[in-house]
Amino acid sequence: MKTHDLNFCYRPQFGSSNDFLYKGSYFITAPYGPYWRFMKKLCVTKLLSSSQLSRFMHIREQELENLLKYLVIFSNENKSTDLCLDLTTYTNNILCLMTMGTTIFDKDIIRCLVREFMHVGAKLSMGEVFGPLGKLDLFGYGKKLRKIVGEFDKILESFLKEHEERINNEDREGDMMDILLEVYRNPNAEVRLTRNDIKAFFLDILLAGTDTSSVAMQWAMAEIINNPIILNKLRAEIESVVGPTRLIRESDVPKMPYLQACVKEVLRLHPPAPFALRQSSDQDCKINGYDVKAHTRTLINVYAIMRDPKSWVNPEEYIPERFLVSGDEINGGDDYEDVNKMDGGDDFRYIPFGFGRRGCPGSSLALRVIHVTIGALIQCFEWKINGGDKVNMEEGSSFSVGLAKPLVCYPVTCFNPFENCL
Ligand code: HEM
Repeated sequence: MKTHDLNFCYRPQFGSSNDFLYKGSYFITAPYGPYWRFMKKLCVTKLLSSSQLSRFMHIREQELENLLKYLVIFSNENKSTDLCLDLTTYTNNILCLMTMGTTIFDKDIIRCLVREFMHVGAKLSMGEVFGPLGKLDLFGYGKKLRKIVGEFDKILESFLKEHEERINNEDREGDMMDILLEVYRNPNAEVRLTRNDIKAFFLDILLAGTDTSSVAMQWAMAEIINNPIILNKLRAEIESVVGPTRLIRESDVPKMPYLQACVKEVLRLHPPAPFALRQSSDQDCKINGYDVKAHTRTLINVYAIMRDPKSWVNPEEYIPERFLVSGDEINGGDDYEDVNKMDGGDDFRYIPFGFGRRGCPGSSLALRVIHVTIGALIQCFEWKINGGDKVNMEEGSSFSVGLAKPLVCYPVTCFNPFENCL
């Protein structure tokens, strides 16, 4: 992966790409060239940079507060909730507010469109097996996809107009759309962005960021609920670092190795993006003695790599301790990994966010959200499963592989940080 990263820096174009309104503008499928490099630089230095993420911490805090208050109501009324749906709505809200900072539309419309897009897009990609016949759109999925993207377009266009009208209002904080509009208006920008480029970028971010983060949290909750020993260890860590009087914050996370290990382990065992889709460049190459033709579509099986018994002890089991240096409570130590040594880099056994140049630019945002949310859900509630003791761990099938069955459970409040504010 390291040696051939440059050779596999491209993404395949599926037949379905022809049905996308912003054909040629997408970042995720953009060929490795000046446009992709420009957008990537913008992501790293501005849109998803550490300072931009810190500036929007209040949005994440507010949305976490909303989620917890909503769950406290369910707890008070002794009602069950579908945590999968709650977490998807929550991540969608965070992304909408961070990217477009607007509330003029019901954010739930966007969540529904994202869901439909993923569903229809996956079916349309199946048309690839029909080769050139796929273009005939025999099942009408292409038409459906065009309709969904058309709906998105109307919403995004109105967000753009709203931002353009408020451009000189100095009181408001710049969101991602403001940053991109600035580049759009700059005649000297390294790459001239079109309106379609901006809209396609937002579609990419919503599609790549919503389900993935939500699915990771669903699996984390399912594994932790099913493992009371892990749950108690995690709760003890939260209590010792955060104390009994306030809610966990993002700034607590660096002091919580066990919480980090729980999240690392869930991304290993249940990677929300189980395949990295790549395509080779226009040059033939040789890998491990095999000839690989130019433009070869490649599926990198992230899921299998992170469950390979040659690299992992008991690979099918959820063992956060494997990421702790002092993980010798189980199996006697030497087989475990140092949580701090596995943040990407050269260790290609652990690649939940992909690798190299085309690796995920949203990983920092995703990790900020996932850690604090899991911490808060464990700190504030006990979880009772609807219809049994254990969560059903069957895997579903979609672009992001989540639980097959909804995670319906009863939250029982054990710490209410808003007691005096409700
Ligand atoms: C747990 C959450 C997430 C996981 C597991 C995940 C995983 C991945 C993976 C495996 C890839 C392909 C990398 C490769 O080919 O090597 C990817 C690409 C991408 N992800 Fe994520 N992702 C997550 C969250 C996010 C978020 C929150 C955003 C945006 C805010 C995002 C934006 C993107 C984009 C734009 C790409 C395409 C990058 C490119 O082609 O250059 N992801 N992600």
